[in-house]
Amino acid sequence: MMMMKKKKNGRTTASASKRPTIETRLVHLAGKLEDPFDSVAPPLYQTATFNQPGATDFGAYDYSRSGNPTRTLLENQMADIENADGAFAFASGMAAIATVMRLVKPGECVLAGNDIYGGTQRFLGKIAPAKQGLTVKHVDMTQVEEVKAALEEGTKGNGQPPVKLVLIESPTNPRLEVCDISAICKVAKEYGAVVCVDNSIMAPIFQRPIDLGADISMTSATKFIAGHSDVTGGILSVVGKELCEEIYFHQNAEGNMMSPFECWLSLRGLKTMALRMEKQAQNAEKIAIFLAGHPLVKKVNYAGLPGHPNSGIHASQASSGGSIISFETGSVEASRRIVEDTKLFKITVSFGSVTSLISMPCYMSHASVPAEIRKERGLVDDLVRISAGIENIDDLIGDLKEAFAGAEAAVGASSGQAK
Ligand SMILES: Cc1ncc(COP(=O)(O)O)c(C=O)c1O
Ligand SMILES: N[C@@H](CCSC[C@H](N)C(=O)O)C(=O)O
Repeated sequence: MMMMKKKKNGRTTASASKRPTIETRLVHLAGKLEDPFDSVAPPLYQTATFNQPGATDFGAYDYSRSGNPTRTLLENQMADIENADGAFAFASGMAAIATVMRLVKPGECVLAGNDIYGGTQRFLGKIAPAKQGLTVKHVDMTQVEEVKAALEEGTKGNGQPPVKLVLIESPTNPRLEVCDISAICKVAKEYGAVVCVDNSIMAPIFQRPIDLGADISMTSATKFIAGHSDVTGGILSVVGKELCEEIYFHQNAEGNMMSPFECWLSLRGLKTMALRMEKQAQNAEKIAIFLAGHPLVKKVNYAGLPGHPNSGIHASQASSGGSIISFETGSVEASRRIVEDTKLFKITVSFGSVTSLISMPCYMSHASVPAEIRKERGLVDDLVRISAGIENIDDLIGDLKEAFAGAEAAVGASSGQAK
């Protein structure tokens, strides 16, 4: 059933009474600002301060750290697509994660996985314990029983601190491990722990953690939201008034919010996010199939491959395998040759850009994870990570074929083989 919406200029437009899909909602901004000119592109309020109605009256906005209309638009848009009660935009994904860590008090415990982004590991290893007095425990998050056991341990009164926060990545960076988000949320709730899902690899287009029971969904806006490698930012979409208030308090008190221009670029990025991600995922699937059939490749990690150990769980909680793949060759030299010989895949950290990217996590995004921890967790130096862009797939596969041929000629096909 269509309803007619009256516009200021007297013309009428059709609006569906049923809530439109995310793709449509991303193109039509969720919340409009009062705008005398009704601009189609959102206005950029590049200002630090706002004139106040009076000395004792703040007005809607007083200072951009506390709030900015362009940021409000982005935050409302993110809350809308994630079905959250509120969303908060930060200067980076790490600033968003650091804010989540503020929810935990000294003496309490944070539970995280074994395969996680290097920057998160750095925070959990070097800041949370030494500077915030938190206990950090790592478990294999793909095993719900391990999560449950760690939560139980904190209730026994045997000196083990209670788990206040469960930090999930799924799929993980860089090995694309998949955790059962609903099952972990369910068990965490039984123990009164808050669950934050770092959803940077799926973004709310392919996976919506709040719908799966999470309290907080975190996305690095640096990746798919902006999508063009030109923004650093992070979003927390949050459930519950109390939690929203606590997150907002820290955003304002600590001043780690996203700047107006980055918010504006993110809003622009959001409009094409679904389109970009679909194309990137289509490309990634074909790249994963190519890699899985190549003799130089020992192991492929891609959440969309039927051979992925948790492909069933992934399919039940996400609508696509996404566009991030990683693989092992068994030889650092072979991997280095492949990474350096590709021409269309840029050697860079980060992912989610329209441009295809390639990296060696142990030397790049995960270089800050101590070598002994990487070894203990089986994170091998020859791991290569690919972020598929929107280029023509034949060009991408052609480029990879050439790079693989070069690597094969240089080191021999012996490094991989054993599938
Ligand atoms: C999974 C994951 N979470 C969080 C972050 C942090 O995001 P940012 O670089 O925007 O701080 C990154 C990358 O940096 C990431 O890959
Ligand atoms: N030098 C940076 C590395 C950033 S890695 C960014 C991204 N999350 C990725 O996984 O590629 C640092 O030290 O944080």
